[in-house]
Amino acid sequence: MEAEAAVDYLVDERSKAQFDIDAMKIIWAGGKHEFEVSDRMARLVASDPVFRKDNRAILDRKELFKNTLRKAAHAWKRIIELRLSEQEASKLRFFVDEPAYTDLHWGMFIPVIKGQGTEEQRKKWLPMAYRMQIIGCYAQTELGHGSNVQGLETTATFDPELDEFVIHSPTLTSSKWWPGGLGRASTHAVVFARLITDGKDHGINGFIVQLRSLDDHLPLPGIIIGDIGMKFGNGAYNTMDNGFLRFDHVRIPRDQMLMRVKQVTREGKVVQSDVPWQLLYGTMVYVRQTIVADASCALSRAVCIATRYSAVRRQFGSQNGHETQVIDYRTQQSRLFPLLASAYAFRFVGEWLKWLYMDVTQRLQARDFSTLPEAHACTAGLKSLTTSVTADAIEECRKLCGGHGYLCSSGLPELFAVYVPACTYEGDNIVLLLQVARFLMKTVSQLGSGERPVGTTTYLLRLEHLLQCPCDVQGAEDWLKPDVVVQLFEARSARMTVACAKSLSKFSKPEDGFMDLSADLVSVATAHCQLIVVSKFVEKLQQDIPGEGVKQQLEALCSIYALSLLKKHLGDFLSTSCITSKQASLANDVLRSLYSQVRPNAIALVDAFNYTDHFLGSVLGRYDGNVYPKLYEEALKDPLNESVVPDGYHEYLQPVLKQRLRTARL
Ligand SMILES: CCCCCCCC/C=C\CCCCCCCCCC(=O)SCCNC(=O)CCNC(=O)[C@H](O)C(C)(C)COP(=O)(O)OP(=O)(O)OC[C@H]1O[C@@H](n2cnc3c(N)ncnc32)[C@H](O)[C@@H]1OP(=O)(O)O
Ligand SMILES: Cc1cc2nc3c(=O)[nH]c(=O)nc-3n(C[C@H](O)[C@H](O)[C@H](O)COP(=O)(O)OP(=O)(O)OC[C@H]3O[C@@H](n4cnc5c(N)ncnc54)[C@H](O)[C@@H]3O)c2cc1C
Repeated sequence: MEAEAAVDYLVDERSKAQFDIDAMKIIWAGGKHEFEVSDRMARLVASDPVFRKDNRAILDRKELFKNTLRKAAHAWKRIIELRLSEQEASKLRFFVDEPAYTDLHWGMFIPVIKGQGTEEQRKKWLPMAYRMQIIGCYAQTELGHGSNVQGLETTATFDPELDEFVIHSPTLTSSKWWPGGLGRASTHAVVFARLITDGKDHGINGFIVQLRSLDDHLPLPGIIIGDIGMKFGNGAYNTMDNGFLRFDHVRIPRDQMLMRVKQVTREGKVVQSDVPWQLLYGTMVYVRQTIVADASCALSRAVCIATRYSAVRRQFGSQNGHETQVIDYRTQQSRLFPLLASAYAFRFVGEWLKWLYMDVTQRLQARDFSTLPEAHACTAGLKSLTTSVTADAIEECRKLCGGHGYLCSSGLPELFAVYVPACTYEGDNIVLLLQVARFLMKTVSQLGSGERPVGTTTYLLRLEHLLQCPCDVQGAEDWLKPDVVVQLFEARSARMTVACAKSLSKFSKPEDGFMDLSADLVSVATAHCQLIVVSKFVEKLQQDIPGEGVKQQLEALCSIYALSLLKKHLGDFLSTSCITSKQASLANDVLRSLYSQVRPNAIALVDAFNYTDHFLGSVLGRYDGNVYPKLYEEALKDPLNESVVPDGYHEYLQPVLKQRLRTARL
């Protein structure tokens, strides 16, 4: 009985949708072709028993890791058998949904060789890597240094006699520590080390180093290697073999130094090519961009679970003879709908960032380096913003699901445990925001010198206007005007940037100012990044959006995204006199009415993500809403329920119970 009622809730919900959901699915996927590929790969994975993942939380580490190896090998087999394209293969790996050494092989090892290798090096190494005849990882971080890349201690000393580099770990803290895929799977690594020639330190560079034998997988001489141990959560990121690595005078040929940025000649002379040295950090820029695109996936997944469950769950009150669906509580809406809006906002900013990255890559090939600083600032800032929001949002979605959200079968604990290191890897989020702030301070300081801000900082050209323009909101409906909202976010960011630049100018040494004002600088960078997300959402809506009612839904979500940020950061907007308290109160009224507009469409808006039940991995987020019987089913699968009387009863429970009996008689 209850099960049928639960199913009915979602059928009814779906019938209320006021837009063309198929058209929305295509918008979300990024095009018809992308939708078709994604849909096909999701189904392929969901229907293959090798890719089952409901047992991850109960497998011990060794079984878990072996299972990951099995899945990765099976995925590779299917990719070859079905002759999948690069796009299809990467979607397939995405839907397999298990962090694995292959992420680092395809996501960092191959890109670093592509980006920092010479033509010859690419020709030699990439075909082997593409065929997976070698497996590689990205070994940059050390026990003692992660954020401070210039502080790395591993050395690569040139020996001109033998035309080789000697790779060495001189201290405990110089051990490589964290690289994914290093611990057990990789045969090779790109190792970042200090380049030393003729006793002189030339800074950091990448070197291709073989770690394990291609015959028996044993570590090569001079290589000390292993896994760094269990990480946060059961299952979760423990499918990944993050590793440690020490070198004891390991020799590699000179041509295994990646030489696009710097070269070492046969005589040991270091030649700096004309590309900016920052290209050594280029792989991080690439991965940060993919992490932004990925944030909308993790966020939408959590939101999909919380939204469907909020429609199924009833608590208190009365609606046509039933208790109230928790999604109808205003408090639930005000916590959930901004996250739904953020998922769409991050999707569109991720699309744009992909374009920006492609653009900068093409320019670099044509030796135009002018947009590199902006690309660095955008990828760093948006990586930071989107991962921090997503990690917090997954936890908020868990709370939105009440007690059942805490069960592993809700899918949310594992999603959180897997996702939360995204705030740290590929650049700690605070460290990255400080890079954005540095870029903004530099941009503002150069305004007077004729240097024109580009791309996302173009608004700073209108600085004079933005520093004093009043907010154009007279009535509530004005808050729905995109140009009013964008200008407001520009004004907030410009005013905070200028205030910080003024404070900085009071320090005789800029580094002291940066240290002292770093918390304010982080707020400035956040304001700038939020402006980027708002404006890219607005730009998306200026494009042709086909499908009945689709544009209206996206407009509502865009307004919710911007106005909920305004509410959250009201202190910024009021203290910079960007708005009045009356305008803030009108914004709050508008938000409430936007929530009412989204409410009947909420289920369809999460259905548009087109996630299979396999991918969601959540009893609470099931497409059919059949939550309660399935919660029982999952509970009964737990190993604790395998016997009626638990293991340990005779040793530990019975004696206690008996003893209590005797005490009671006394
Ligand atoms: C239940 C299952 C659920 C599944 C859910 C799915 C989840 C999966 C998610 C995602 C999939 C992706 C998989 C990812 C796997 C994990 C991979 C992790 C890998 C790593 O972590 S690799 C290591 C990364 N390490 C870092 O990021 C280190 C961070 N530090 C730095 O980047 C730098 O050291 C620094 C930038 C902080 C400072 O460097 P420094 O040399 O000291 O430079 P500065 O003096 O600050 O700046 C000098 C100058 O250079 C400019 N600049 C700095 N960086 C760059 C750059 N990258 N590009 C261009 N320019 C750069 C800087 O602005 C300065 O310019 P200026 O002189 O001011 O003009
Ligand atoms: C799951 C996972 C996977 C990883 N995979 C890889 C990999 O494949 N390859 C690889 O090379 N590395 C990898 N890493 C390492 C990762 O890139 C680093 O951990 C990350 O860059 C952060 O550096 P850190 O650990 O040195 O942090 P720290 O810099 O030590 O950070 C500690 C604290 O200090 C603060 N802090 C540091 N510097 C500053 C500053 N200048 N101003 C203000 N505050 C500051 C930070 O905000 C943070 O709160 C991985 C890490 C994790 C967790």
